[in-house]
This record gives sequence, C-alpha cells and structure tokens, in this order.
Amino acid sequence: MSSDHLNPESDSFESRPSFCIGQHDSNRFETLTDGQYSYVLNSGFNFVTTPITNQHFFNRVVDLYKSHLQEREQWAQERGLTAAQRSNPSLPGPVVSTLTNKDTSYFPSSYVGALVAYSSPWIDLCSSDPLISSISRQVLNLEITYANFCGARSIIIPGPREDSGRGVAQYARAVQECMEVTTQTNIIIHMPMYREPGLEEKVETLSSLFREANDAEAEEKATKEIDLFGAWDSWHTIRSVCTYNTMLFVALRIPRRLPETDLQERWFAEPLHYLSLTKDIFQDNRAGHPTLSRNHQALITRYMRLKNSPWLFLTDVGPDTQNLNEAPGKMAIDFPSLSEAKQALKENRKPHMPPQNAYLGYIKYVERQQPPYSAMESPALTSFQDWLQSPLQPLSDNLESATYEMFEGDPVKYDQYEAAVTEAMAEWKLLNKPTSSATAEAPNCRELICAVAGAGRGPLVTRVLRAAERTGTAIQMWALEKNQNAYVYLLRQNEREWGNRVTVVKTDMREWEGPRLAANKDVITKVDILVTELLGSFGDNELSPECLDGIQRHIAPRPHGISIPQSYTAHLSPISTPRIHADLSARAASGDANAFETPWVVRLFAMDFVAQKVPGHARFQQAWEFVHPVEVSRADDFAAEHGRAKKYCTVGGGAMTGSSGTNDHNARHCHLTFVCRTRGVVHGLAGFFESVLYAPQVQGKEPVEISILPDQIDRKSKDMISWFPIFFPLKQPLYFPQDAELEVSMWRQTDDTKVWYEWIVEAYAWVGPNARIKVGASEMHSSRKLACLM
Ligand SMILES: C[S@@+](CC[C@H](N)C(=O)[O-])C[C@H]1O[C@@H](n2cnc3c(N)ncnc32)[C@H](O)[C@@H]1O
Repeated sequence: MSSDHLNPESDSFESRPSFCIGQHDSNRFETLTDGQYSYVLNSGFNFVTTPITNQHFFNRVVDLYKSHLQEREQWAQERGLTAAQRSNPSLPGPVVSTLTNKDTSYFPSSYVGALVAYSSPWIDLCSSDPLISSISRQVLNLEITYANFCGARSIIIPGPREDSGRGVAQYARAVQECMEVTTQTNIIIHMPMYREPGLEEKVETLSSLFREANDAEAEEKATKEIDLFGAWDSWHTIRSVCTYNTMLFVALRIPRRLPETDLQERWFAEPLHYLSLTKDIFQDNRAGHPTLSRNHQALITRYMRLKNSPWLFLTDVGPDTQNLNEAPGKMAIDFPSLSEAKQALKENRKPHMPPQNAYLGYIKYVERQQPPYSAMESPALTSFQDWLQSPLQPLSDNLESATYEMFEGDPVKYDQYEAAVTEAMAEWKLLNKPTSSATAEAPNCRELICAVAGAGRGPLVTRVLRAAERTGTAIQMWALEKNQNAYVYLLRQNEREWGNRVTVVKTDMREWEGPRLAANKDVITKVDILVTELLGSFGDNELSPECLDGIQRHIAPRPHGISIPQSYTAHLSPISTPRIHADLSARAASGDANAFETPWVVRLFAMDFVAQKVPGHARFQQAWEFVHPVEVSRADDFAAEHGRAKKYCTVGGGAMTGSSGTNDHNARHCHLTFVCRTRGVVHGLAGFFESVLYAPQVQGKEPVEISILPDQIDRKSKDMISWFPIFFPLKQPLYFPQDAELEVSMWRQTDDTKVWYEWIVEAYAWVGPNARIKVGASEMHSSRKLACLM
C-alpha cells in the first residue's frame, strides 16, 4: 500500500483518530524549566504533567505533622491529661500555612496552560487519622487554588488508594470542595480501571510514612480478593457527591491484565479525559522494543472512537529527571554551538533534538494502525454522539426542506421500502388478487391503486413508481401531504420527475375523501397499497398509529388491501450514560424544568447497557406492538353510524380525565424485567423500534424489515442512519447491587387530543433463592407537558 492514505492532500487519504500523547513522571518534584519543557516536546510528546508543589513543601508538611504530635504530647503531659482528655476531638489541629515561593517552582508562564498540573500524590484524604486527613485536605486546597490562579486548565488529583466507604466519602467531599474553588479548571481524578496489584500510585503517602511497621490492616488488604467493580464504585461515589459536575473527569489507569469487557464498557461510558499507561503494561517484543498486547490495542481503538477521544499519558517512560537535567537550555536550543549544528546536519536532525522515546514511538505506531473512519463515523455523524435533540413533531409542525433532505441522505430506508413494495406488487400478481380499480364498468382493470400518505418531498413516491416498473405493474399513484410547503415541491416533482403520473393532494390524511378512479372521477374507490413513513425512534412516538387510524378506512377490505409498514414494535433497555445525565442536570439547573421528562432523540454512544442477556430475559425487550390496518375501530364504527364530523362521545368521563376514549385502543402498557449481573447505576432507558414493512404471504419468504435495535440493525437494515435511538431519562440515577433485577413500567398514554409516555424503574436484589427485596426506585416520569398533539 502506498503511504497516500496518510497524506491529507491525497484523494485516497483516510481519516482516523489522532492521538494526543503526554508524559508524566511519578518522581518529578519540580516544574520543568523552559528548556526541559522544549526537550520533552522535542522528544515527540504533546504535553507534560507538572507537580504543583515541591520537596520543600513536602518536608514542611511532614515537619508540621511531626512537631504537632510532639507539641501535643508535651502539652498533654504538662497538663497531666487523661487518655480521654487527650482524644478530645476539639483539641486544635495542625494548620498548613500558606504557600511561599520556596514551596513551588510552578508559576504563571507563557506555557503554563500546556502543562497539566498534578496534585501531590503523598497526601491521604482517606486517612482514618483525623490529623492526616485534615492536613491532606489543606494541602489539596492550597494546591488547587494556586494552580487555578496560575492558569492551569486541567488538574489531575490522584484517586483514593482504597475503596472503603468511609475513606471514599472523605475523599469525595474534599474534591467537591475543590470544585467550588476552581473556576475554569477541569478536575480529573486518576483512577485505576480496577485494583490490580502494582497499578496504584507508587509514592508513599503521609499515612504509610507514619504507619507502624507490620501493619495488620495492610496485610489484610493484600490478601483480600480483588473486587473488580470496586474502583468504579468509588469513582461513582465521587462524581455523585460532586453532582455530576461537567468539569469533573477521569484519568483511567490501564492495567496490565485487562478485565472482562463489562468493566471496560462501564468505563467507556464515563467522562474519560485521559488514559494513563505506565511502563509496566508494555511487553518487550523479540527485538526488545516495547509493545502492547492485542487486547490493549483493541481497548485503545475502542476508546479512541469517542467524539472527545481521551488523551493518553505515558508514566515513567522517560525522559527522566537526569536526562532532563542534562538537557540543553532554551538558549542552547535556539542558538546551538557550531559543532552541534554541524553534527546535527550530518545526522539529518535539528540541533539538540533528543532521541525518539521508544514507548512514545510505539504508541505513534498504534496511532497509525487505527482503522480509518467508516461512513458511519463521518464527522457529521460523529458530531451527533450523545447530542440531545427534541423529537420531531411532523404532525403538528411543518418540516423544512433541509430536514427532508437529511432524511433523503439515507438510501437504506428507501431501499427497504422499495423492496417491500416490490415484494407486495409481485405477490399481488402471483396470487391474482383483485384490484380496487376494477369496477362494474371495467371489471378486468388490473391497475393497482397505490398511495403514499405523508409524502414529504416525494422519495417514497419515486420508489413506488420504480417498484411498479420493476414488477411490470400498472398503477394509479396518489401522493398526500399536509405540509403546504412540501406540497409545492411535490407538484414540481410530478411535472419534472414523474411525468404527471401522480395525483398530488394537499390534505391531512385523516380527512382525505379517498382515491377517485382515473377512468371515472366520480367514483371513489379504495387503496390497494398504502405506504406511509410516520415512524419515530420509538416506532409510534410520531403518532403513526393515530394517523393510520384516520386513513385506514380507505384501504381495500381484507384480505387484499395492505399497509406498508404492516407493523412496528417499540423496545427498551436500561442504560448507564453519565455524560448525558450530567448534560441534563446542567440544563435542569439552568431552568429547563422538563429536561428529565423529555424523551430525547440521541445518538447514544458513550453508554453502557447495564442488563445482560440471560435465558428468559433479553437485553433488549419489546414494549409493545402496533399492527395495521386495525381489525376493528370503534371510531370507524361510530363514524359509519353517525357521520365523520360528529364528535365521538361516550357516557361518562372516558379513560382519561376529560377524554371520550376514541383513542384508547392506541394506549399501551408494558412491564419488563431486566437482569443485571454486575452492580451499576441506571440513568435512563434507551428506546428503539423495528418494523415489518411487508411480510410475504408466500411461505418461506423473509419479511422485509427495518430495525434500529443494536443487535438487529446489521441483519435487517445495515448502515441505516435515518433514526437515532430515543432516551427516557431518570431524574435521580438509580444504583443497584450485583445480581439485581430492574423492573421497567412504561405507558403510552392518550386523552384523545394528544399522546405521551410515562415511565418508572424499580431495582430489586436477590437475598435468597426465592426472596427479593426492593433496593430503590425512580420517581414516575411523564412527558405529558411535552405531549405530541394529535
Ligand atoms: C417522516 S416524514 C417522511 C417524509 C417522506 N415520506 C420521506 O420518507 O422522506 C413524514 C411526513 O408525513 C407528513 N405527515 C405527517 N402526518 C400527516 C398527516 N396526518 N397527513 C398528511 N401528512 C402527514 C409530514 O408532514 C411529513 O412530510
């Protein structure tokens, strides 16, 4: 292969994720000088971390702790305090005095924004010793406010080193306090994917420095089984305490042994800012060069597909402190000596250019190996990742041309519709079914009456005409549209593209009088094939059932007349999607009272399906189904008796307050049980739909379908992008333990004038072979205030 695919100027250029790679040294105690910073960048890194305070400060804090203990002891002895008096928590504690210029080499500079501040790893916010935890909190506050003052854009705080409830709560509270003092700075918690031995921060903490030797607690910890989801749990506590602040992120330590994919997916959904790779996770290949396992490469590839792909930082891979101390100064780099300039010329490099770092070189190789973006990862589609859109209301609103144009950009939907119509027409012929054009005057007329209702700008009309040509079927074609602007476009299409073969009518399909015969305009007949595309992401959420109800009386009587689509089903799965939850919380905080009551259309991406597929309980479960035409309609019966203009009224109040019940047959309810093996948190329900456009009557033939279900789309309508999923949020994230069951209740509600959804999720835990207890429930959510008007 030529290297053209890597050249942006070339036609065969393939775009792929680009990596931003930084360097972190866990033993660094001083900020890099200008020259050292240039040296690291010249080694090929894009950014570098910096400590906020130095060794001097560390020594000062250690001395403070020691002297405080001594003073307290002396003071207690002088006063002859009893053990109880000594442990009085009201005795004054140590106060870390403010920073001085001796405590730090980090100052505002031209490149301070390019440095990622790393707070001191030696503090212990989780300590059970109140003195140590207090000192640690003070140190963190001093560092964070100072880094914020200096202009740091990101500050990494080493995560808690254990997952104990008390320690993590203390830690989370301290971070919450930091978030209140920073303004423009991202706070990033450095967390391990799980507690793999050796993966944690190596630097000793104040607690380990002062801990009695041979600590039983430490020993117990070492022998404890690893709780794979423990570190994620701690992160979840921290971000919950920080109320899903959108400036709080994770730097994820990648372990040497990758865990099960469930855990990898859990982290994928979190706000990942960095992936941190230590030297230890690399293996040497036969030539002695560092490499990563295939699984590690696959993980990086997966995470790099995110719209905001995480940055990477390599820890302790060099250049180390010694290299940097020997690094030439900025002056030497800018004005090299004659001999260095000569040597550099000979070696075809820039003067003082450091050697390429082997680990970095390998990661750059991994970057070049990234699969190019597919058609489904175009910049436009990628920009839709996790972006919330209010669902369309094509019935009550009139769509714009650009919206129709966007629909028309996806050929898959139209191909499937054409396949369905082709199949229906071919079968009509094969089974010699009667047509609605055959009247008493022309009993042998074989022309099929076809109508596209809700034709938009006409792409489905084109497909029906094409299907007729392909199958050699004579048809009389009708196109109905209630949008007066699209109607103008349809009239022009008829003249220019369809050779005036189509009768275009501007009408709401529910008010249409029915098709008139081409041979005798006085005769109103029936439609043999009715084609509509009124489907939303949840199937029925753009009121397809209500619209089809209003036109189905024109479909030729059973068994001949057909509706394409023939049926559609709505499906649900509970998901964890912290980023969307954070987005919705921010909207709610800025005044959107309905943020958590809106079913959003969203290209869900950074999310985790929390339910597993187990026997009897699928991961994606069907909520309900609509089939067309409806066998019996009470409204039709009523209209036949009293006329269509008459208001349908039942005795009494009907099903909903004030309703007369005409649309009750389109109400639905489901109660679904999902099984979750690992513990986690649910932020809402992902909704999908499938539709059988046409199911052939001839045995052995597959139905023509479309689907947006993640486990079906590739089989039924691969690469179809016309619909993104729908998301029903939960106001309060619902935490559940392992081996839990989530029970989802959802309703499609109607009061004859509008349609809306209501949903609730309950969590149960198994406590015995036959006993479950309820561990939590969401509140009842309702989109009634944003209902679709009929
Ligand atoms: C999702 S768009 C599909 C447009 C077109 N068939 C396509 O596939 O590109 C639905 C169309 O149905 C129209 N529509 C919705 N409800 C209607 C109704 N009750 N009567 C007539 N047209 C309707 C809308 O104006 C819109 O043009």
